[in-house]
Amino acid sequence: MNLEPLLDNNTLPPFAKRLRAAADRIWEDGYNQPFIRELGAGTLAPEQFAFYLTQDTLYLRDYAKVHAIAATKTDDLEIMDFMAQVQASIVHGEMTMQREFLESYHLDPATVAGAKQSAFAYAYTSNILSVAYTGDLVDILVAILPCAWVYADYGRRLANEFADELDSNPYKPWIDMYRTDEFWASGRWLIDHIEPIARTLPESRLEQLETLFVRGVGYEYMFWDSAYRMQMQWKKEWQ
Ligand SMILES: Cc1ncc(CN)c(N)n1
Repeated sequence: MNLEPLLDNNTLPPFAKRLRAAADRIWEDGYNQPFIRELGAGTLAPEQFAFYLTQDTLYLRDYAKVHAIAATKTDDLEIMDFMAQVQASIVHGEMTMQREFLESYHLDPATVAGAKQSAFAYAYTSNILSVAYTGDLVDILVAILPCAWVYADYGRRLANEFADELDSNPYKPWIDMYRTDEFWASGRWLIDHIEPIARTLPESRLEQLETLFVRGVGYEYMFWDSAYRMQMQWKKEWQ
């Protein structure tokens, strides 16, 4: 089964197109980095995946909080409902998949919940939390867009590229989670809701949002890259 690609360049609304183009180099390097290649091929070492999962469990906790804060920045019930739904799917969907993997590695979820964040993961979550506390709703929507869009894009591309080997891939549940239309729906929702706000903003503000988005795509890259190297500190020798 070949899954439809996500939005292509022709169907992206203008501001989303601009964001995607600005991040293109990092985005494509991200898809081609060893962690993602080996995840797709099923050859990634379990220790590297467990390192990633541990950091991602901590990440998702903060990411869920960002959605809760976003709901305080609006009186629009549709937006509040979206934030509540994504929070629920983080806690019940993504985190359940993570717990199942962690248990298969004999890692206790309570121990993982108390683990230390890596410098890379801490930088990423501090950034989205600080945007959530200090920014406007649109800043939050743009800050969380890479999380939804990059994962949906890579999940779908991996499912297509490695379709023949997927059934024997130990990381299939991860790819299955992110390749779905349901997961992509939240990225699509963000794109559709950022666009009308962007049309009302001056160029200086759009530039800030572009920087925020590209930074987020870079953090996504570094999150996997540091997990591949199982690196807790900025320099490996410091750990
Ligand atoms: C770091 C990160 N970014 C995004 C996702 C997708 N929710 C995630 N699980 N982890």
